[in-house]
Order: sequence, then structure tokens, then C-alpha cells
Amino acid sequence: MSTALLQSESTALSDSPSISKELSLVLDPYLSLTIQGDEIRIVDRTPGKATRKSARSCCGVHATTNTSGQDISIPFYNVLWTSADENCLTITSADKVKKGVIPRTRTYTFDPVLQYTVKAFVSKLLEAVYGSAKSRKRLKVLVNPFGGQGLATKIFETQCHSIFNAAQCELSIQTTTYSGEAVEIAERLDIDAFDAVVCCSGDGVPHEVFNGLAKRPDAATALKKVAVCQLPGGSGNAMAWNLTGSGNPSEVALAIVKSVRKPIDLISITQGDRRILSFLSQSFGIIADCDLGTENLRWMGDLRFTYGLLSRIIKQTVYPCDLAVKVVIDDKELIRTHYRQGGYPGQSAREDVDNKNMALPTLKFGTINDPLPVDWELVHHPIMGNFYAGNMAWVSANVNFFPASLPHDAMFDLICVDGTVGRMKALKMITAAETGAHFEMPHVLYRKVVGYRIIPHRRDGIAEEYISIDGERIPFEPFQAEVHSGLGTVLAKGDGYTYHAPGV
Ligand SMILES: Nc1ncnc2c1ncn2[C@@H]1O[C@H](COP(=O)(O)OP(=O)(O)OP(=O)(O)O)[C@@H](O)[C@H]1O
Repeated sequence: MSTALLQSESTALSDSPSISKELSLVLDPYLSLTIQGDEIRIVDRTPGKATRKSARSCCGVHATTNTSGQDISIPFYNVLWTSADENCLTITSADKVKKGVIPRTRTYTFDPVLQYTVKAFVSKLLEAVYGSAKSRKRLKVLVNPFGGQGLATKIFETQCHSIFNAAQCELSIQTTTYSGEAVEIAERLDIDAFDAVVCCSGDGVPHEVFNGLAKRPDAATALKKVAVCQLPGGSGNAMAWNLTGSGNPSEVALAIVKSVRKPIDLISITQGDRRILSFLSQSFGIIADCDLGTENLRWMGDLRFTYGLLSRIIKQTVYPCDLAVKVVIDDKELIRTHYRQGGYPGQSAREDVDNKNMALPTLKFGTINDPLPVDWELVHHPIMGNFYAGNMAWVSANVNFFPASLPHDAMFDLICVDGTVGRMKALKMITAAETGAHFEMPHVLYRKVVGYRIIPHRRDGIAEEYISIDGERIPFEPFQAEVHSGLGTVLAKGDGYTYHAPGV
């Protein structure tokens, strides 16, 4: 059998930008590689293992898998890199192990006369495995050493670093040394030098990065150019779950390597004279109270939130406020239709930030200090229990609080529930929120909105009151929110563009 590059159809190698047809490379009578469908199939019937071992060392690559006598298929998604020199072809893939994925390199030798054919095959394979995703991404990695249980540094080094290296990403790794440093890093970032800022942290550091980018004079340009993403290294890793469907650091690293840039709606919050951006959620009432008001119970670990919820539900705690909301859809059936259509086609166009040095968009509804927009009505809510606005579905690893949320529909979701709803109903809602089933509950007011103003009221005898933006505490003062269509950029896994959560 002669060694040759075979194609099942007479397509020239350079014909198509992606491999849609079968393409085979026969390296010797025992070894062939075929690009087929969305995977690479390697048929290796080489007798004995000695040849293969010496082949591996020729490239200085340590292969952890001996492919002799094995036929294997590697999905394109898992192929991190491939290259060839004059007589050696290597394929590095992220292989599934018990806990996530690890990079493995497989090496195959060939007769040097084949090198140009092999190199052509390699370049076709690289095209196929990255598709529309950028290869060799340039990543600014920020590691919060205090994220979660203080394990972010270890998580990055043991589970993520090798995936990025194997995918030939350009890395600039920085450990944050104080709270708020990520804001400064993003504010001063060379936005032409990086494709993304990768936060190995909880949701606090991505919040800081969005806000650092927002502080720049060229904020809108920077938010468009630089994607923000997360390696799950904190206690709340909502961003990773929503955009990749995983909370496993190595799997998320692989997703970042293979992800495509996508726009995401961001929400401006004005309070006093400040304007900040929110990418995840805003809460007032029971959620903010449990999240931020149970710091004294940190010794309880994850249970502190549940304990906080139960104790407040039993007391039927209310959080009075005045609220004006600019609602777009308030009917659950219509929200479902909107979700299933993926938003309103044409209505979610990214605000124009193509020009260089574009600043943050102006606020259509003004700030909290401006008169209320004429068509907004401020309504007193003496028995508000849960005011929760969100722009992502998962608010934590197992709570799909905003199941109808879409990343880029120029709206965000608002849930309001009375504090006097009844203890059993409130308890059922907690369980239902794990899957998003609370969406159906009649006492859960679920609306798609573009903005709101909320004026929280202090309660007699309560020393500390809380408002949370993306899990971070802001002063207990009135604030106003307004969505910006596609102002931010993220790296999201998959061809479509919904969050990786059960929808409605
Ligand atoms: N070196 C540091 N020292 C102290 N704080 C830091 C440091 N680096 C980052 N931070 C702060 O830690 C906060 C929480 O970070 P992050 O969200 O990454 O972790 P987390 O464990 O999910 O957080 P938490 O449970 O406290 O909300 C952020 O507000 C960030 O400013």
C-alpha cells in the first residue's frame, strides 16, 4: 500500500474553509488518520510498541497514551493542537479522566517524503478543530488566591494551566493581591494585546473586570474587544456554569479554549453619583440579606445561605420599598415564546461600538438623580420579600433562578415575590428554583424588563440592610438600572447562544 493523502471526494485541499468531507492521511500500511464528521479517527495497527516509543521521543513529547494496535476517535472539540515537523506528527487532545479532562499528546512518525502532505493535513485539521473559534487565544489570567476556600491558585495550576499551554494559548498570569485590584488591571489593560481576561475566581473578580473596563475613556470599545470569562475558583461560579455548562475547572478551561466570542447584555446601575455595571444579578430583600447578612455564620460553610433563607421564611420577613419598572413582557406564556425564539430577531442588535475609543453608552432613562421617566410609575411595596433581577440563568451552581434569561435579548429578568406569600409556598419555591420550575408558580412575578428604579426603606430595629450587585455589597440607597444590548463580550461554549441551563 502506498503512503498517500486520500480524499473521499475530489475536493482540493484548499477548497473549503472547514472540513466537511472525509479526508484521510495514510502514513504507513498500518497507520491512517481520517478527518470525518466532527472527529478525527486514528487507525493504528502498528505491530509492537517499540517503534512507537522511539517515535514519541523524536519530538521530545511525552505521550501518556500508547496508541499501538488501537483505533481511536477524538472529537474535534477535544483536540487542543496538532503539528508536524519533517517526520513526526503530534496531536494533543483534552482526554476525559475521572475528574474532568487532561491534555495528552499522541505522536506518529512518517517518511520525510510525506512531510508537505502531512503539513497540509495538519493545517486542515487545525481549521476543523477550531472552526470559528480563535486558536492560540491571548489570555490575561487573574487568579484570586482567596477565591472560594482559597484554592484558586491550586485549581489553576493543577487543572487549567496545562490545558491552555497544550492549546498554545499566550498566557499572562497575575495573582490579585488586594480587593479591587482587578478593576485597576482591567482599567489599564492593553486591549490590543489580549483576547480575553480569564478570572480564576468566583463571580466577584469578573464583576471587577467588567467595571475596570467600564472606567476607561474607551469603555465600550474595550468591553467589545476583550472578552471576560471565568475559571471556577470561587464559591459562586455562576458565570462558568452559564457560559460553559460546567463547574469543573479543566472542562471550563477547554471550553474557553474552544469558545467563540459572543456579546452579552450588561446593566448599568446608578446610585448616588456612581455608575457601575452588573453582568449577573441585583438583589434586595431575602436573597441579599442571606448572601451578605450571614457573614457571621461563615463557619457553617454553604449551609449558611440555607439557614439564612429558612430563618427569614419562617419569620415571613418583608423588605419595604418603592419600585418603578419599565416592563417589556409580563405574561409568562409570552416570555416562554420569547425565550424559545431566542429573543426578538433584530431587536437585540449590539449598540454601535465599532468606532475606536467609544465611551460607555449614554443612559436612555437617566440616572437615579434624574426625574423618573414619564412613563414609569413608582409603586409602594410594603411587603416585598424577594426583589431579584438577573441577566444569567444560574445564580449559583444549583439555582436556575432566571430560567427565561437570554444572554443577548436587550432585556433582563425581574422576579418579585411577596414576603407574606406563606411559608410552605416559599419553601417549595426554594426547591423549585434548583431546576427553574418556580417560573410556573403563580405567586412568582416574572417579568422581562429594560430598567427599573428602586427606593429601599430601612426597617425599624434592623441595624444592617443589604443590596447586592453581582454578589457584591453596595450602599443601602436608591438605585436605578438600565440594560445595554450586547455591551459586553464573553466566551461561550456552543454554536447557539442560550445559557447552559434548562430554559422555559
Ligand atoms: N488578594 C486578594 N485579597 C483580598 N481580596 C481579594 C484578593 N483578590 C481578590 N479579592 C476580592 O475577593 C472578592 C471575592 O472574590 P471572588 O468572587 O473571586 O471569590 P468568592 O470566593 O466567590 O467570593 P465570596 O464568596 O466572598 O463572594 C472580590 O471582591 C475581590 O475583590
